[in-house]
Amino acid sequence: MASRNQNKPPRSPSNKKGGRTEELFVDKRGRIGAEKMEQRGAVGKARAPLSSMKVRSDTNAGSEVGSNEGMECSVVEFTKEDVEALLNEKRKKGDPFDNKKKQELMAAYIKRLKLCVRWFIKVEEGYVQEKEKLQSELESLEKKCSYTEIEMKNKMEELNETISDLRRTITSLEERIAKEESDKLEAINCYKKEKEARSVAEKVRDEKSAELEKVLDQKSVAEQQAISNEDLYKRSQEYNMSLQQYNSRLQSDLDTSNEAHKRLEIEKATIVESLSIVRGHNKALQDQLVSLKVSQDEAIKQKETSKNELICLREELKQIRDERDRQQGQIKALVGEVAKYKEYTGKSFAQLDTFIIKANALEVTCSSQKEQILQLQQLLFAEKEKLKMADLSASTSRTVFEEQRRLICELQDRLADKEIQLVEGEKLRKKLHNTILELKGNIRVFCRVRPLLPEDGTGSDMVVSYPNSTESLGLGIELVQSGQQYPFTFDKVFDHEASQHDVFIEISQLVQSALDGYKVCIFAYGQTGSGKTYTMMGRPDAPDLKGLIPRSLEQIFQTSQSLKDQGWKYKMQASILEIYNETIRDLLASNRSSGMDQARTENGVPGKQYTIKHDANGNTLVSDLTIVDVCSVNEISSLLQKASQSRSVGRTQMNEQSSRSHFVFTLRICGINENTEQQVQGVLNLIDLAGSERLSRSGATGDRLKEAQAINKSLSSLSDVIFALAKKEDHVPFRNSKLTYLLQPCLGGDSKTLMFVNVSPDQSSTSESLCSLRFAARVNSCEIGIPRRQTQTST
Ligand SMILES: Nc1ncnc2c1ncn2[C@@H]1O[C@H](COP(=O)(O)OP(=O)(O)OP(=O)(O)O)[C@@H](O)[C@H]1O
Repeated sequence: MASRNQNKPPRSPSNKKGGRTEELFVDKRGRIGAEKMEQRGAVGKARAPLSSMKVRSDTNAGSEVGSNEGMECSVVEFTKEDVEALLNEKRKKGDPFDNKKKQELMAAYIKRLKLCVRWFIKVEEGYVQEKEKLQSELESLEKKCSYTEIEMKNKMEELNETISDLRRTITSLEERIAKEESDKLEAINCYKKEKEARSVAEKVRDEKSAELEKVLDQKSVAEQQAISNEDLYKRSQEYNMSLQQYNSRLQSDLDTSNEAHKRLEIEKATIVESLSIVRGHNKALQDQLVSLKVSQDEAIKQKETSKNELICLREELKQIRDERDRQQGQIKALVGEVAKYKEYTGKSFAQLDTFIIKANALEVTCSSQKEQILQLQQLLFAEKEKLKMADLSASTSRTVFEEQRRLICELQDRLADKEIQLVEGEKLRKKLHNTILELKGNIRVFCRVRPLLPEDGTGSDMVVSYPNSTESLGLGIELVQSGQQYPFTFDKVFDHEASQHDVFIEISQLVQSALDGYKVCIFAYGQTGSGKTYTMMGRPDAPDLKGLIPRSLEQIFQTSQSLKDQGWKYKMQASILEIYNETIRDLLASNRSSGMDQARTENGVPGKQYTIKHDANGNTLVSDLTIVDVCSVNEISSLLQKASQSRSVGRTQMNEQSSRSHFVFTLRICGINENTEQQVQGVLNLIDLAGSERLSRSGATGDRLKEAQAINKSLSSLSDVIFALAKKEDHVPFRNSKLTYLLQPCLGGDSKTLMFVNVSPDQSSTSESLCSLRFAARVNSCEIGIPRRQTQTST
């Protein structure tokens, strides 16, 4: 059965087996948690190495394992105190040399821890689920709330708009109403005036009508008078005619009287003649004459009276005529007045009609305006109702909103509680995770064997095999050289069939540690072509074959994203350098000189000199190194591509040069938790140290030996440079190893280191493979002087 001790080179005589085992144990594992163990007040015993546990499992396989497996299947519940008690559990003091007992105790302790971790993962899952549920609830409520808020806002805006519209409408309507009312008032005034005018006109009309009637009466009286006057005139004319007839008759009478007088005169003469003759007779005749004279006088008197009467009648007629003329003139004036009145009345009627039409139109306008006002009032009422409804809905929405806000507050409180619980859980997880990793070992060495490649040659056989004994299953590797078997044991051995994913699973927990604030260093070591680049970088053209660096970066970014929910914010910075022939080259420098070396230009003029420094916190820094802020895997991929291009320039020169090139990729992670205001700074260094296998080409001859010696020399001098620097800084952690400097930059503070030893399985590389494996075994057993550092709590 291959044991771990078989891997180790011969020890110095001072190292007794028992004492050595203890020392080794203390070196390799004990230092990891010594401080912690002291704190716990434990007996100070370190845990048994993983290989020892396997041995115990093998020897004690049976009922106990079965029962433990049974325990593993079920999830036992732990309280915080249980966990604290478990973590602070003191080991029983026993026989310090009873390794078996210690292993058993340790195995039992690990089992309990596993159970505890499983319980914790379950609890954490529960918390996470609950948190997710609460968050989704909160999100949905927030969405609902924001939706309601938006709706409310929209409604409010709509309502405000409607209100402002309505207000505008109301103001315009009020203006219109005011205008209409003023118009109406004007119209009413106008109407009143017109009404008054109309009433005045009517009065005037009535007066005029009365006057007209009077005038008509007067006219009829005048007409009657005129008729009577005409009658009188006619009668006067008739009387006049009769008077004229009488006059003419009197004239004719006078004529006849005159004729009679003449005849009488003739007769007188005759009579005078006869007088003489008839004097006697005369006398009689005289008497007759006197009487005739009297009658004549009488007739003349009568004539005179008739004349006077005629004059009187004529005057009377004249008077009547004058009266008639006057009355005719009066009638004419009256008729003119009547015509004037008639005209005036007609005008008044027309005016009245227009006034009536106007009044009717105004009444129509007034009634339509009244209707409009009524409609507007109805509209106003409806809008007021709407406003009331909107106010009501707004108040209900407000209450709903308040309710939802209260609910959100409650949920936020619950979320805060859960977040505190989660933070507590996270702390516990971190502690448990770290404990597990400590138990696994802060420095672990993995071996990876690549498959046989066509370029290894068709006749090439595998020179490695994997023991299938229970204790070495998955941990052991055997190399055959010159018919002799060399067995080695590591923390894990990946055979040629192991995929990139299988390898990544083993280191993925370290990524969590990096995010938890621990410094992590992963580096690959091995001969040329053994698969270091393949392990670290993978094949860029095949996504399934991507290596540890891209996978861990993906995990870092994914986890950092998921930790955002817990308040974590991460800032990432990347730097890539190459150590070539003892000088440091910045592979991300923008003003890189073309050619092999930045430090040495073609003209022999020295370029930028990079120096290694240590800051107050014990971090190791390279001065003037380009540091790039990165936010995504893609950004890092392009940086890696740029770096590999910068590096590949050198590679084209010669294979030998690539063998002296050490590629160092560093990702600094700075995490800040806003919730807990706790700051965590972590640094994850992923280092691919190509070419370092050539240190141990002890079996090489000729050119290869020269080459190995040259590289060895260059590495030694680089080691000395860094060692001197470390000494100057009074920071000398690794005194005895040539390789320590390779680890030094990442072991400045608390760290977890993972070393991959890559092995080529072909026959032609057997001696190099043997050297690499021996070196790795020495690192694994801490002989090389790399201490398994004590764990420090993250800052
Ligand atoms: N596990 C593996 N599976 C398949 N192919 C592999 C594996 N490991 C390495 N290879 C192949 O082996 C070859 C050499 O590997 P790689 O370039 O990674 O070696 P290296 O150690 O980085 O070499 P160098 O030191 O010269 O840079 C590559 O073609 C690579 O694809």
